[in-house]
Amino acid sequence: MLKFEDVSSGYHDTRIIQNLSLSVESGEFVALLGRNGVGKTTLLRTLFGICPIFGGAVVVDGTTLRSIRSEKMARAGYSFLPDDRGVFEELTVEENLVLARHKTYKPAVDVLELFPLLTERRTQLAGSLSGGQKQQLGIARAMLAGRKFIAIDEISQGLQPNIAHATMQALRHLVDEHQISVLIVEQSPTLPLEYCDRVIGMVKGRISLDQPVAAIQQEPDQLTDLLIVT
Ligand SMILES: Nc1ncnc2c1ncn2[C@@H]1O[C@H](COP(=O)(O)OP(=O)(O)OP(=O)(O)O)[C@@H](O)[C@H]1O
Repeated sequence: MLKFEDVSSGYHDTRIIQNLSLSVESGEFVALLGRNGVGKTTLLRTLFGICPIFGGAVVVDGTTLRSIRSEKMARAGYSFLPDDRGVFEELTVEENLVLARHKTYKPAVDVLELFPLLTERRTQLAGSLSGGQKQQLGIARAMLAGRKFIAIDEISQGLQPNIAHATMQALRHLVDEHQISVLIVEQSPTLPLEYCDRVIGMVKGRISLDQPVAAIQQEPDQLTDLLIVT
C-alpha cells in the first residue's frame, strides 16, 4: 500500500534521506529504529509532504507521487503524529478529538477508554496539558483519523510504561481489526519486538536493516548498529 522507491529528500539543499526504498503493506505494524539524527523524522515528514522529495517517488495506494500534499494524505486516511505532538493548543481536548474524528469511520479502539485522562481533561485547553498528556491526545487523534495508515514519531515519548504498552496493544488491535498499516518511530527496540511485525533500521539516511521481528529475536545482534550508545 505504501512504497518509497529510491527516495532522496531533506531540507532546502540538504539531502538527508539517501536513495531509500521500503514498503509497508496493509495490515502491517512496522517500527523504524535508529540513532539520533539518522533521518527517521525526516522520512515521516517526507511521507506527509513536510519535506520535499528531491529524487525517486513515493507510491501511495498504487499512485506514484513525486511531491506530496499533507491535506491529500489526511483525506486519504493517512494520519501522522509528529514529534511535537501535533495538537491544537488553543482548542480544548474535546475539540481536538472532534476535529480528528471521521464521519463514518469508527476505530475498533475506544480512545477514551484507552486514555481516561482525555475524559477527565475534556474541557481543558490542549496547550495546558503536560508533555505526556499531549502525547496521549496526539495518539488518540492519530487513531481516530488514521483509517488506512497511522505514523507516530517517538511513540513512547513522555508515556508511563503501562500506558506505552496499552498504546502498542491498541495499535496492534487496530492493525488486526481494520488491516490498516502502522509505522512507528521508537528509540528502543523493547516495545517493537513485543508488538510489531517488522523492524526497519536506519543509519545515515539509508536502510540498514529490514527484518521480521521473529528473525531479529533469533539474532538480536542485528540491532547493535541501531541502538543508542549511552
Ligand atoms: N528543519 C531542518 N532543517 C535542516 N536540517 C534538519 C532539520 N531538521 C532536521 N535536520 C537534520 O536532519 C538530520 C536528520 O534529522 P531527523 O530529525 O530526521 O533524525 P532522527 O533520526 O529523527 O533523529 P532524532 O531521533 O534525534 O529525532 C539531522 O542531521 C538534523 O540535524
